[in-house]
Amino acid sequence: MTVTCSSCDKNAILKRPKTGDALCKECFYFAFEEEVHHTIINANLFVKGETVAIGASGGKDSTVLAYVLKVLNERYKYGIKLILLSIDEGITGYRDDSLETVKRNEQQYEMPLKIVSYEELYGWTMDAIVKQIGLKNNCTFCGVFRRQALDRGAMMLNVDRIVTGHNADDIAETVIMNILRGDKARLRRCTAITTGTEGALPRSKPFKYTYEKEIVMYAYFKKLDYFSTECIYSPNAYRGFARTYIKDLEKIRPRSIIDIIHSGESLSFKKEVKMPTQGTCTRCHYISSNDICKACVLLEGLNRGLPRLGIGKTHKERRKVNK
Ligand SMILES: Nc1ncnc2c1ncn2[C@@H]1O[C@H](COP(=O)(O)OP(=O)(O)OP(=O)(O)O)[C@@H](O)[C@H]1O
Repeated sequence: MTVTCSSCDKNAILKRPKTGDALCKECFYFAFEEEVHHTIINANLFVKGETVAIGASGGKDSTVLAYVLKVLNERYKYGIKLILLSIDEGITGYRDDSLETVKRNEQQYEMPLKIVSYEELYGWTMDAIVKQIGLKNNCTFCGVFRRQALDRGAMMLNVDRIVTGHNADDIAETVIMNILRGDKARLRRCTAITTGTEGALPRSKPFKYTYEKEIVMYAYFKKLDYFSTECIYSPNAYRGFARTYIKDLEKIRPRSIIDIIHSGESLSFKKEVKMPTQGTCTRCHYISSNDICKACVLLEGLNRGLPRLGIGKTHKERRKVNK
């Protein structure tokens, strides 16, 4: 049985995961792009004349982000300059391959590309870190270093803002994880579309309300060139549980993803709840809510042959670094 597109009179070829609407390809592209455009406009994400670095991993999210931002920048004349910024974590058989995809995207989308490596910034590749610490806590090192590496790369490029491909599923997972951990500081900021407005470089998520399933569909129908292998070092069990939970909820009720984000946005905190204040690290001078930032603590642990230094309780680990 053929189903007619709910926006025009062509045959529908897909059912939108977010809304359940039956759509033809063209109407799906348009709906997808318009929603991202509305997110950008409602949050005033870009200022004319800005240079924006896209955190480009070669994966589906950031590849679709680069493509869609190019389309919207031309269609709606945002007047921004887009640059691809990739962090090479030094993971043989994974990041080296995905960076080849980003190099092709550089040509396909006519955007300049800058690659910054952990090796040049920290003197360590993830391959070397995993050799020293094993698989268990390696995501902590990778996440902390990547966050800072994106800032450092963006500052080298002198850009005004970073955007990443974090999508609605990622944000809903983070809300759930922060609730389960009782992490009030992160819970308060994890639904913000832009962070880093106090001193650091602003970092925005234009796909905040975009479902992962729709990003995959968009990439698939548009035949975009992206890298789809999972990281070889990434057990990240805790996020994995949150992810499975969200996917199960989505099967029963697709709105759950957006509802979790809206719930996170609506939370308010009592005045007595203490929040960390942003400052700068006394060692590397990048943003930190402590005297010494987490990246410096982790790095010192690696360099002193005490890789667990940065893994335990925050106050204990910092005391050891200060010795
Ligand atoms: N090595 C990297 N270099 C530059 N940006 C990165 C890198 N890794 C992640 N990012 C940015 O952070 C976002 C979220 O990263 P995450 O590791 O959750 O990957 P993901 O959800 O699989 O996204 P993607 O499909 O883009 O790889 C990415 O969309 C990208 O914008």
